[in-house]
Amino acid sequence: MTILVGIVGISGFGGGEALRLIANHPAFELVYAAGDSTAGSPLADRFPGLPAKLAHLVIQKWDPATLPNLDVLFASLPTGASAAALARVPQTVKIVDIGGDHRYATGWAYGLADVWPSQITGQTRVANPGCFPAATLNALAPLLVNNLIDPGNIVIDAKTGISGAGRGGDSKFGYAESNENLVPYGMLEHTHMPEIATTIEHLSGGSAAGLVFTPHLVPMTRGILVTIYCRGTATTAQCLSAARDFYAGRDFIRVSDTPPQTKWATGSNLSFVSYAADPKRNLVIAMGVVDNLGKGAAGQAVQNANLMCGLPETTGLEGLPVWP
Ligand SMILES: NC(=O)C1=CN([C@@H]2O[C@H](COP(=O)(O)OP(=O)(O)OC[C@H]3O[C@@H](n4cnc5c(N)ncnc54)[C@H](OP(=O)(O)O)[C@@H]3O)[C@@H](O)[C@H]2O)C=CC1
Ligand SMILES: CC(=O)N[C@@H](CCC(=O)OP(=O)(O)O)C(=O)O
Repeated sequence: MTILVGIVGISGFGGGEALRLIANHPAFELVYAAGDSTAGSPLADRFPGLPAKLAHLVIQKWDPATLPNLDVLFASLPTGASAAALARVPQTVKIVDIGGDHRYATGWAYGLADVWPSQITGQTRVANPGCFPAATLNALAPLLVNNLIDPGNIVIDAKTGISGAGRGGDSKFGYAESNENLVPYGMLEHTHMPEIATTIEHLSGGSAAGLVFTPHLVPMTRGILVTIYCRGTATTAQCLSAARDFYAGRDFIRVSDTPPQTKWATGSNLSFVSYAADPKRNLVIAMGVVDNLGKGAAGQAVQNANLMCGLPETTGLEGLPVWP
């Protein structure tokens, strides 16, 4: 079976990672590439390492009125720039939106693929979670569904690689200002807080009113580590056991006895979770690691597309992480 796919935003970090995964996907054939300022360039100009069968595909000016015959469209556009155009894509074309415009929007499934795959199977419109929510929610889900932590009192300390900001952006994402520097940002009102809070509430049935989320920019290219401070009296062993039961048979989640490291996930769709708890202090620490471009973006997007198309969710995603 050949599934015809397109990527809009292909020249960006998220779109480029989707290209890398789709180029090696046994069922997906890339037939459409689109963008804005790069329109008119052959893909090889942007990605010199491409195989010959993809090198000459020319990036089109993004216009949903000129789509070729497609089964799946991956949209990796700046948040705020996708909703109006994607509304004009025919319903026969399945869409995975990697950007933030459709998370918990009406008519769109929230694509938390490792936690609720059955809610994604057969869907035609899926909103990929943000990169921080991907790392955070995979770590929290087993604790929340088993009532091991208080959903109203969760503090997330997150670290991200620079590629999380995309190819554009201002000088604070350039080498001179990011190298040997550590920068908190998005204090109190980061755009990912609503989807994190909504999902905590779905999973726990309680209020996430006390949620705190602070991301930090770290001088590395890829990777996210979240350290999440929660209130609860479970032991470390109980948390690990709950996660192993919750994710039994799930291919992309690794439950680790030791704190995970960002390099464990680099270049993969893996998500690492771990826990450290002290009942005497009413303290549960959950940890999560993903590659922001893997599980945090294109990896989970391909996993969602596999589920939408009725393929095994691991198709094209079996590659090991890059080490070192
Ligand atoms: N980077 C990451 O780790 C993650 C990113 N995301 C989200 O994914 C989306 C893309 O992010 P990212 O790849 O990092 O961003 P980039 O800045 O790297 O890429 C943006 C892409 O969008 C295209 N684009 C911008 N405006 C338009 C337009 N009006 N019409 C058509 N194409 C347009 C650009 O095309 P051109 O170059 O041709 O102008 C480029 O390909 C964002 O919503 C981001 O928040 C989500 C999870 C993780
Ligand atoms: C380092 C950096 O700036 N990271 C981005 C995360 C990218 C992302 O996932 O944002 P969307 O919700 O738009 O998809 C940020 O914190 O906004």
